[in-house]
Amino acid sequence: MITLLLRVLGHQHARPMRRTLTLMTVTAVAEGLSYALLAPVLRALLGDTPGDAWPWLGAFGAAVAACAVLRFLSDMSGFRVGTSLLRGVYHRLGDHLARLPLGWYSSARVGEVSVLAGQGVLRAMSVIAHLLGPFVSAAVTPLTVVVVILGLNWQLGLAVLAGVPVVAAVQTLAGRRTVAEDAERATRDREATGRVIEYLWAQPVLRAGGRTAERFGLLDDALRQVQRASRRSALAALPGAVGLTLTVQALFTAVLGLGAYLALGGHLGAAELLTVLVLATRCADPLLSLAELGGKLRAARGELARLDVLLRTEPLPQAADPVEPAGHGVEFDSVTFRHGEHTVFDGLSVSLADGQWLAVVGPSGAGKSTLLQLLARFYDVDAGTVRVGGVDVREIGTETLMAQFAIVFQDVYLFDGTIEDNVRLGRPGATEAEVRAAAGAARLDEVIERLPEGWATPVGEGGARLSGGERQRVSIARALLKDAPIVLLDEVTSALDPVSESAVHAAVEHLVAGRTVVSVAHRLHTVRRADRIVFVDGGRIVEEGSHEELLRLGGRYAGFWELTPDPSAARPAPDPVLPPVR
Ligand SMILES: Nc1ncnc2c1ncn2[C@@H]1O[C@H](COP(=O)(O)OP(=O)(O)OP(=O)(O)O)[C@@H](O)[C@H]1O
Repeated sequence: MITLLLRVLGHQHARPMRRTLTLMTVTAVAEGLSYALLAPVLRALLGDTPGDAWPWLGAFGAAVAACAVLRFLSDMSGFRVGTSLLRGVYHRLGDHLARLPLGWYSSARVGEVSVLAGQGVLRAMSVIAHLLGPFVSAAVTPLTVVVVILGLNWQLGLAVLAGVPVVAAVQTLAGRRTVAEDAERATRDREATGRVIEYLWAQPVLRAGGRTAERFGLLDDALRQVQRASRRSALAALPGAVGLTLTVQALFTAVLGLGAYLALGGHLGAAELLTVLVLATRCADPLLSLAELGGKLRAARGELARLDVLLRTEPLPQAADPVEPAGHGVEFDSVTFRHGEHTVFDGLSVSLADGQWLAVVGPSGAGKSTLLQLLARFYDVDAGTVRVGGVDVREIGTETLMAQFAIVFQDVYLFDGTIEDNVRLGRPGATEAEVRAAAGAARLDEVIERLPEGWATPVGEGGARLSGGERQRVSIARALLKDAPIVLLDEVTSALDPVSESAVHAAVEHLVAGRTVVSVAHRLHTVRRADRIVFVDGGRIVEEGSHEELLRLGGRYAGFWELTPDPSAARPAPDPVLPPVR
């Protein structure tokens, strides 16, 4: 457990952990030894000169006070180490998550990590702050008491010593019995948490589709599973807890019987017998608490193991000597890429010169978005090479690579801050004038004028207080402010109404001007002025050329074009195509 804890926390925390453990052990030993002073107290009290008990009583009181101070210090140390490790583990987790490839962040993972970062880390860290002290006490104090009893009477000492492996065996068996049920309960807990989050997030869809009751049924099922798993885990723990109680009581009775036998035979004084019985009682309480503590420690261990797995997930390898890209052209050279068993690209090659516009079209699931993700190194390719500025993206430092791209996706995520905060994210050091200019070019100024709090309007979590088109404009203003040389656009306007679409197109015009652009679009009228269009299907490029060339070819692209509604028919405004202004 301690090894796992140190692996998760980092070995730099080994020293304060060791110090705290030592302090806890010293406290537990001192508490055990302090009971030895009961023997002279009782001997004096039951002897001919009871007044002799005073100095021993004083010593006993001093020992109790010293133990209380030690207990306070060790509890404080555990608490301090626990809270500082909590901060440390959050930093470690944060640093690690920041290095994991963006492709790793599926929605299931996000749910899992949020549960782990919330409850999981707290539960794992409670080991040091709240569980380790009582556990050390429950294990070490009885062992010290056994040594004290051995010093008082070897026969009774041996009898108690013989009980140690019995208690340890019962405790271990009880632990083993519950491992599977504890793990099952933790899994069901996580599933139910995921269902609760899904149920809350999906309310608009569920209500619109009249499916609220059906999805609530699934959530209800998950909660019932948690209930069942909790019952099973409690039932599995019951025999162990009862077994431990019976064992401890049987041992106590045996010690009592043996003590009475020795006392009656004249081999043990009444004071020693009383002391041994008091000591045996002091042993029993911590031993009985072992069952409950063991269960909590096992639960914390499960969380630690999950944290360990997460922290051991390999980030994408970083180049030892990062290379600077020379220019802003992009190239896919015989790229093969798989999502699990599914081959998305199989030897795909295409290149784009600096300042050109490549449009990627193809049926749903052909891999258009994946192409953009490979450029920004959300994933590494399985074979072949993706180059930016003539350099393999794996050879470029992460920050340098990300600085090359302004990315605008269909699903825009805004942070829970003001509009200005969200635009500034593109370039935090930008001047006021630069931020205003980016907003103007993105047609965000029109939106800001309408809002009562203007730039200081809070956008809500994920940008929930803005419409889809408004969020897009914030995202484009952010990208404009970033002023990156390569623009990646993914289905930017496919979900917008015609008015928003037209405004976003105008904004995108500014964004793509003079830059290398790779864009994905379903609506072909938005890409017909691209320098090159590739039609992707079956993991390969099946057609390639300009809009006119592909129409003349009369192939797949031409077929798609036939099905594309004419945007000018939908509204009287001029054709809102997306011409790169160069
Ligand atoms: N994280 C993932 N794990 C497993 N498979 C994935 C993942 N992301 C995408 N895929 C699969 O990879 C393939 C390509 O997906 P991609 O999103 O790139 O397609 P697309 O052409 O952009 O589709 P659409 O036009 O519908 O958005 C699809 O078959 C998809 O199911």
